[in-house]
Amino acid sequence: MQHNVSFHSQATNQSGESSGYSRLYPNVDTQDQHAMPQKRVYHAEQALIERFKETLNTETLQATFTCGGSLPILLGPNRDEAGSLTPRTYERVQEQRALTKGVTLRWGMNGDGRVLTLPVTVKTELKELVNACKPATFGRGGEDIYDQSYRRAVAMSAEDFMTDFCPYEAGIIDIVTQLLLPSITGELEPAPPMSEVARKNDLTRAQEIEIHYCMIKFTRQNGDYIYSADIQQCLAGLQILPATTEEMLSIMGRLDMTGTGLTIKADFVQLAAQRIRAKNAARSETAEVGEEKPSSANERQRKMMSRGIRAELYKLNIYTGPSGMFKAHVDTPRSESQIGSLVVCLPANFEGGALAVRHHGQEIVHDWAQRASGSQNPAIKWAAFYSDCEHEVLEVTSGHRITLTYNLFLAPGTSLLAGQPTSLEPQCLPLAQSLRRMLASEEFLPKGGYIGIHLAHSYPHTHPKLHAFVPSMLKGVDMALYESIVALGYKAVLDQITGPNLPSAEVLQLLESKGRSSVRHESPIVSNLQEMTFGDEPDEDDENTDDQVDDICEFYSQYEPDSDESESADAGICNEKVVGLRRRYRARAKITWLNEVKNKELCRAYVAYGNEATGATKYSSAALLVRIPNWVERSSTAGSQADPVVVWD
Ligand SMILES: O=C(O)CCC(=O)C(=O)O
Ligand SMILES: [Fe+2]
Repeated sequence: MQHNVSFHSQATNQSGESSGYSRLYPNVDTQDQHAMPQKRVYHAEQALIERFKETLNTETLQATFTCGGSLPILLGPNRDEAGSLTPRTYERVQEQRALTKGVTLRWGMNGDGRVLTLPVTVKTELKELVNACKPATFGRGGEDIYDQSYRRAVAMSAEDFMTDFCPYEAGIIDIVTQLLLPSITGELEPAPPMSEVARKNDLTRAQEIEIHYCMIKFTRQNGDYIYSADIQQCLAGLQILPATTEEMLSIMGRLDMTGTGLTIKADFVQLAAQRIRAKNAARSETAEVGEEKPSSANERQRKMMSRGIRAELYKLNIYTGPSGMFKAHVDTPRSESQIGSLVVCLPANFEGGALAVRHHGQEIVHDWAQRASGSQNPAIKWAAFYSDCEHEVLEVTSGHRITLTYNLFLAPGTSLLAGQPTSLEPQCLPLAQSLRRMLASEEFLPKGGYIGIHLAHSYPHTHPKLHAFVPSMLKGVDMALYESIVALGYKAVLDQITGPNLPSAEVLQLLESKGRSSVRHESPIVSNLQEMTFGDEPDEDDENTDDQVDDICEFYSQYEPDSDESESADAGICNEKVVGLRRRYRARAKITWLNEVKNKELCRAYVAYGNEATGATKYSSAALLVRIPNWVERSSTAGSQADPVVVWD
């Protein structure tokens, strides 16, 4: 592919780091002279957190948030008598995608159709197209409004015109899919070598991990042995439980011949491998397509692995110089699965009108000006970006800047359609490994607690309907984080963070409500995202600094009713709202935050301006809050061992 493509991630010199000791530990008195041994623990813990933050930050900063490219147009193609491209030219255009043909637009009512091919030879030809467009509106405060001081452009809706330009045919969608939906496989760390037992038993690495995972989760361990009494539960976890009690007894008898109550782990792996093989063979012989659904975790992983993009033509826009522009805004998501926008700039002469795309304080400018003098090399230019990126069309100083905009939606990718099994092994994600290292240390949260990680991107997580889809909309580093936590199996809640960095009031209860998921394939992450009425929220403009928030938390902690009884006594004197707010401040103080909110300013930009008005959709930030068991629990309970995967025979 000879496309001229560029892609842009966060610059690596952006700091985003170093929230400082007291911010991470609002409750730790660093002046306390009597707490020396404790202090050492905290310092070691801090070092662990810094290491994890570094991994998280690297992944965030490396994440591509916009990409763009250019397709030169073949001028003066050879045409046959009927005006069609000659076979040779057609081949050249189709096979070498670096070259493309001009773009034809058709519009107008029946009997009054118009046709225009860009680039035009006579400037006045564009006039008709401009006149057929309507003044371009945009959304503000829930209404579609026309305000030339914010957007000066004309537009035509997709249903009012047709074009022969196709971003799939031009190869753009392939590029965008690869750059904005990176496949996790490519980011995996090298897999640890497969064990002897697995090799002998012809197990895939994923199957071997599954067996080890279940052994850790469902059986008590004793060196090279597991307790025979736990075998039945482990086979159930692996979904290879025999149908009859007799068969189960015979298995246990074979594994524990001497009746010690212990079974050698390697023997169990061998048995599990045989049963998995037999089950798969039986399934492939008898199963009708779709007879047995893959487990939900596998299914979800497969979807993650095989995400594709569908582009839907949205509008044609014309920004005319002088003074055509569209000030900073974030596009309104049009459905639960919208992930971004694609802008295609058609070949026409104009100056100015660069498209600036911003994310986390970084700005990438796609400058597509095509001056009249440069019209010997007309080209189609394009840029794609995630929906939460603020963007702006700078002033067009002369000419007509004509763009097609497309909404980009998540769609099943090719491997999903082909039913390929996934090779995703989230246990191997760099983030998961880094998390595991941190959790493996006795120095990290020895008494247990909660960690909070703000997602790098914004999602429509407060929308009445869209919030339910956020987990499947996760982008880039957020998806890696989610997968890492699922892989580790700790209880986590996907929560909305509002106002001065406050989680929901009920988040700690949610985190405590159930222990680890008892079903292997059930995601341990609960979504607490829901429709929200922002009126009741602490004012986002209420610029509480972190220090002020810490003061508030400290203030509340003086009265801190640690038990629910005292809280209900409180409720007698405080109204519900204050109690709720207090619980949120208290939850905030108990959470060790591993990074800072990334996208607060985007919420504001969105509330004020979108490219289309909607009443209820609003970008805000979301975070993953994870319950970390205390060290004793972490090291003793099977499922939360620090390194469940690296227990190779
Ligand atoms: O025309 C462009 O470059 C971008 C237009 C845009 O941002 C929009 O229509 O929302
Ligand atoms: Fe936009």
